[in-house]
Amino acid sequence: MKKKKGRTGRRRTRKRMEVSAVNQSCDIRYVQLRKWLKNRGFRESQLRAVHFPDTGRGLMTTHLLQPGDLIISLPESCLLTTDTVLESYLGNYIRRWCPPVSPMLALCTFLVTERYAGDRSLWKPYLDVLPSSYDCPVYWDPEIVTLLPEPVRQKAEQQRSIVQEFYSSHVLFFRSLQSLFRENPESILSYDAMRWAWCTVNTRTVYMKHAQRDCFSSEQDVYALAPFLDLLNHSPGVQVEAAFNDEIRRYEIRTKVQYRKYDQVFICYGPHDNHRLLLEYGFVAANNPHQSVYVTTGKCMLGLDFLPKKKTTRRVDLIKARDFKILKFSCTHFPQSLANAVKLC
Ligand SMILES: C[S@@+](CC[C@H](N)C(=O)[O-])C[C@H]1O[C@@H](n2cnc3c(N)ncnc32)[C@H](O)[C@@H]1O
Repeated sequence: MKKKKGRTGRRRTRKRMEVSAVNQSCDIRYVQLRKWLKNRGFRESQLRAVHFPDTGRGLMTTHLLQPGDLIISLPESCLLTTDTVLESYLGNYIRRWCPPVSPMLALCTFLVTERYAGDRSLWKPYLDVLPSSYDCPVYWDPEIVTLLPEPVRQKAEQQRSIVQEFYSSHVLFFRSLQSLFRENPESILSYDAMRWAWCTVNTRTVYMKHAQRDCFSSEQDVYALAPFLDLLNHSPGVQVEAAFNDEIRRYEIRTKVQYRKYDQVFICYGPHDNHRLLLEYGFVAANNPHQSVYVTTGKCMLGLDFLPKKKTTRRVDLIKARDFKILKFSCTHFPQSLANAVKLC
C-alpha cells in the first residue's frame, strides 16, 4: 500500500513544484504588458505570470489571499469588446455592412487586423502575449479527431465545420475592407487567421453582456477580452465571484477560497465535464467532479434489458419519447446497476 505523506513530505513536494514553475514576469513581453495596463488605469497587482509544470502558463499570487479578497480588478479601458471595435477604423465598415455582422465576427476581424498592424497596434502588448495557436480540436489533424470516442468526435467535427463556415460565409465582408490594406484582404483575413481569432475569443473571453445594437446581428453580445486576467487557469474545484462592476466600471474577480503565497490562482470556467473542456478549451482537468459518462442510446437500451423491467419501463419510455441519441450521466450519479449492465453489452 502507498504510504501517505506527512506534513514535511507535503511541504517538500510543494517546494519541488515551486522550483519547477518558471516565473515569466521579467520577460520583456510581460513587462510591456504591465506598463500598458498601468497606462490604462490598472493598479499594480500581486499576480505574476508563471509557467507551471502541470497547467502551463498561469498566474501566481505573491501574497496570501483570503476568501472574499479581490484577485484582480481590471478597468473598462483595458477590456477589448465590440465597443472597442466600433470605435476603431472598422466601425464604419461594420455599420454599413448588410446583413449585420455578428459580435463574434467583429471581434475576430479586429483581432486579426490589429495583429497584422504589428507595432502600429494600440493593443500590441496584449497581442504579443496571446498564444500563436490553440489545442482545441479545430487545430487537430482530421485523423486525430477520428480517434476520439463517439459523442466527443461528433462535436469536434461540428466545431471544425462551424469555424469553416464562420470563415467562408464572411469572405465578402473581408473583401469590403480592401481600402484598409495594401494587400488583398483575404490574404490577411485568411482561414488560419480567423481560426486563431475564433479560438482566442472562444477560450479567453469573460462574460460581459452588451445591449443589442442595430449594427450587429441578433446573436448575443457577451464577450470581453480581458488582458492579463485571461492568464488565469481553470480549476473545477474553486469558487469565485466574477462580474463587471457597473458602478466603478471595472471587471472584478473575488476568490471564495484561500491561496497561500506563491500558489497558482485559479478561476472556474463553469461546471464543465472533460469533454466540454477538451472541445472548448483544449485541455482536460484532473479529478474533475463534473466528469460525465456518455452512453449511446442503443447501448443504454441493451443495458436496461438486463435490469428488472419494473425499474426500467419509465426510463425506457422517456428515452424513446425524447428520441435521445446519446445519454449523459454524471459520474457521481451513474447507476452502478446500469454500469454493470452496459459493461455486459
Ligand atoms: C483563459 S486561458 C488561461 C491562460 C492560458 N494558460 C495561457 O497561457 O494563456 C485558457 C486556456 O488555458 C489553458 N488552461 C486553463 N486551465 C487549465 C488547466 N487547469 N490545465 C491545463 N490547461 C489549462 C487551456 O489551454 C485554455 O484554453
